[in-house]
Amino acid sequence: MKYGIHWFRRDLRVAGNRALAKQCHECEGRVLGVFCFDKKFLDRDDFSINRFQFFLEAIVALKKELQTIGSDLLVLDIGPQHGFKELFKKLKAADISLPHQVSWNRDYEPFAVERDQGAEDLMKSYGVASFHERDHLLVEPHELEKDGGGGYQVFSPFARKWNQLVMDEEFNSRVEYYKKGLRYLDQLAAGKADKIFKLTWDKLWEGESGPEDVLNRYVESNSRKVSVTIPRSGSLAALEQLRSFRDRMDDYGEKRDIPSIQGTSRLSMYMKNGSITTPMVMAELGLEPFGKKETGSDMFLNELIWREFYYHILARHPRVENEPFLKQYKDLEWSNSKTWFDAWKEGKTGFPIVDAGMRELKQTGWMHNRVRMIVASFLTKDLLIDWRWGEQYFMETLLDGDLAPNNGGWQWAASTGCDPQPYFRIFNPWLQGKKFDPDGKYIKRYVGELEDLPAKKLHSPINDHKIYPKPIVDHKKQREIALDVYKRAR
Ligand SMILES: Cc1cc2nc3c(=O)[nH]c(=O)nc-3n(C[C@H](O)[C@H](O)[C@H](O)COP(=O)(O)OP(=O)(O)OC[C@H]3O[C@@H](n4cnc5c(N)ncnc54)[C@H](O)[C@@H]3O)c2cc1C
Repeated sequence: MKYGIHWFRRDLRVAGNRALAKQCHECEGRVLGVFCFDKKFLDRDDFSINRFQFFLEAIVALKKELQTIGSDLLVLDIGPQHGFKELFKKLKAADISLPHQVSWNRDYEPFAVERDQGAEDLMKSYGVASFHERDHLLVEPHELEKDGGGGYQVFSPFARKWNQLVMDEEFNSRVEYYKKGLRYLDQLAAGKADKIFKLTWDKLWEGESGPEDVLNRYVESNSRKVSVTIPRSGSLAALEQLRSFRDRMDDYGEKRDIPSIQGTSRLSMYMKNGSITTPMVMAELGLEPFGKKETGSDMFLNELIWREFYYHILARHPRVENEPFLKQYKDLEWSNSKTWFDAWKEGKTGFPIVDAGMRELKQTGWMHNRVRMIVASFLTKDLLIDWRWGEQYFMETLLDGDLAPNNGGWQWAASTGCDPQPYFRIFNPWLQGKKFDPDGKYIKRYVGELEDLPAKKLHSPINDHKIYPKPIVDHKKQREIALDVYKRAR
């Protein structure tokens, strides 16, 4: 019997899943899903229990969805190399044929690129065909180059070229493709999705025992350690989130920098898991390339292009995972005070807007983009702490923690990255607070001990509070020191 396996990774959805759809067509609906928990990934220093829970719940939703439409997902407690070997061994022992082909969707992180090359070699060694498809990026790194070749290192010309490409029929049809996926999701939500698949793992094993499915075990043990409220996960939740943003999109330009309100889409954590993707978002919202950044939708699309930009940078320059994009900052003289770092993590720096952001992160697993920029600038420029410390802490705590945009955001703030904030532009945390949280609503939501203070007192040093700490540094002095340190490194 000809059947296929789709190996899910960060493409946790059925709607608009190109590799899965291709398999479904070629194997006439006989396609099964596999997910492998890779110990190498789970043992990373920046592993986050909270983000993992959100991820696990997306897998639970996916498994349920696959069962509803006639397939199933097998979740293995072992990396793909050993996982597939084990699976193939058991299939052979049960005298069941190996799959006709195994598919997956492309990933661009250095770890993933190496893993996927290994998987391709493994499939070859078993005589099993394999293929992969484009997934969460609309334009892949190899598709967008400067006229003379090579990738862009500045965002504006990158974005121009990206827009130009997306006007092209071929790229535009990619967005169109996802409309079908969105219609399918509507049917699924209404309980009317067709049984598009025709094979389950139980049916394949025909009474023989296959490998143990560990999903429930993982969910149970991880959920006991979670420290924030986990939002609803999965494609249907992502679509709901997207649609709730549609009505607010016109105001995006005006409201996206105000952390006390929901002015942004809050889609990032769904995009991280592939519950929804950039082209799906564009298809649903009807986003058009080459807007003049005047409307909310133009500005929103611009942010999605930033996301693609950082993926292209990571794919073309994998070294940025561990070192500054701008090599002159390789030996920058960081102070790296552990005491200051702890105060920053705990939200006890004495700078209310910074502390509110860090407490929002700890309490909810999320932080507003404007505040991410403020706390990152504060850590790297005011405290002169290595951006990699901040980057890792964000990965340990963010529900949307994602290597490419996180690394890009940190290196932007630290002025070490590709097209970063110039080193001499140092955010003044007092002015930032005053500008973006003038009435202190956001600050007071997370820094409860400042609740009774009048708003105007929140944007200058508070030296006489019983509980709230005095500022741990003097911004003006630290600014001068930072300028000096950066100048010396240049
Ligand atoms: C220091 C720092 C660390 C960051 N770490 C991450 C991270 O780990 N994961 C992550 O997804 N984003 C990260 N960002 C980018 C940005 O803060 C988040 O994507 C955004 O806050 C998510 O909220 P949203 O979905 O409501 O965004 P919206 O404003 O609604 O934007 C829509 C989408 O565009 C993308 N996007 C928005 N802003 C950026 C940006 N500056 N760079 C790249 N993509 C962007 C995201 O996918 C986002 O979901 C970081 C930014 C900074 C400054």
